Amino acid sequence: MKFFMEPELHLLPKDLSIYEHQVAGHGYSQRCEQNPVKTKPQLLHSHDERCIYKPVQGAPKGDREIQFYREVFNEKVATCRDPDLAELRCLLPTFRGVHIDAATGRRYLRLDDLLADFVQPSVMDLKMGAQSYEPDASERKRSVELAKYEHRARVGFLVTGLRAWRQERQSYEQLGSGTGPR
Ligand SMILES: Nc1ncnc2c1ncn2[C@@H]1O[C@H](COP(=O)(O)OP(=O)(O)OP(=O)(O)O)[C@@H](O)[C@H]1O
Ligand SMILES: O=P(O)(O)O[C@@H]1[C@H](O)[C@H](O)[C@@H](OP(=O)(O)O)[C@H](OP(=O)(O)O)[C@H]1O
Repeated sequence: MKFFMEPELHLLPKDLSIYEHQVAGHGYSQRCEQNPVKTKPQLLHSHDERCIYKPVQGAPKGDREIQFYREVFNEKVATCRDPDLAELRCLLPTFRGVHIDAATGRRYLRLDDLLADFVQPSVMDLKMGAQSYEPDASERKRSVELAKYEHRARVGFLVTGLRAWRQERQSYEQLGSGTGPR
C-alpha cells in the first residue's frame, strides 16, 4: 500500500487498449510470441487522452525513469538538480504523472502519445551507444545484449525494432532487433 501514500499518484483510467505502435522495449517480444499467456505488462493507450501509459519497470530502472521525467518536467526548474534538463523537454513526450492500477498495484508513467497526429506511422526504435549493459551487468545480460547485433561496437547504435508502412502493399513491414549496417 506504499504507493497510495505517494503524493503524485493517480488511478489508471479504465478502457485503455494495448498500444499498437510499440516496436520494441519491455514486453514487446512477448507480445510478438504466439504464447497466449502474457505475463509482462504491456504499453497501454488512451485514444481520447492522446496518451500512452508505460509500465514502470522493476528496481532500480523504473524509479530512475520516474525521477528523470519528474526532473525534466519539474515546473520549478530553478529547484532542479540540473536546470539544463529542462532543455530536453522539447525532445521528449510530455510527462503527465504516475498512475496506479488499483487491481494489481502496478504503476504506469503517463506520457503524450508521440504518434497521435499520424495515420499509419512508421517507427524505428534505436539504442544509442556502443554498449547496452551496465559495468556490473551479469554475464547472462552481457551475452544477451552482445548477441543482439554483432556490429554494434563499430556502428555505435542498435536498431531494436522497425515497423514501416508500405503504401504499395497497404500493410506494415516489420523488422526486429539486429537490423542495421553491416
Ligand atoms: N510516448 C510515446 N509515444 C509513442 N510511442 C511510444 C512512446 N513511448 C514509447 N513508445 C513506443 O514504445 C517503444 C518502447 O519504448 P521505450 O524504449 O521507452 O521502452 P523501454 O521498455 O524503456 O525500452 P528499453 O528498456 O529497451 O529502452 C518505443 O519503441 C515506441 O514504439
Ligand atoms: O522485450 P522483452 O522481452 O521484455 O525484453 C526486454 C527488452 O529487450 C529491454 O530493452 C531490456 O531492457 P534494457 O534495455 O534496459 O536492457 C530488457 O532487459 P532486462 O530484462 O535486463 O530488463 C529485456 O528483458
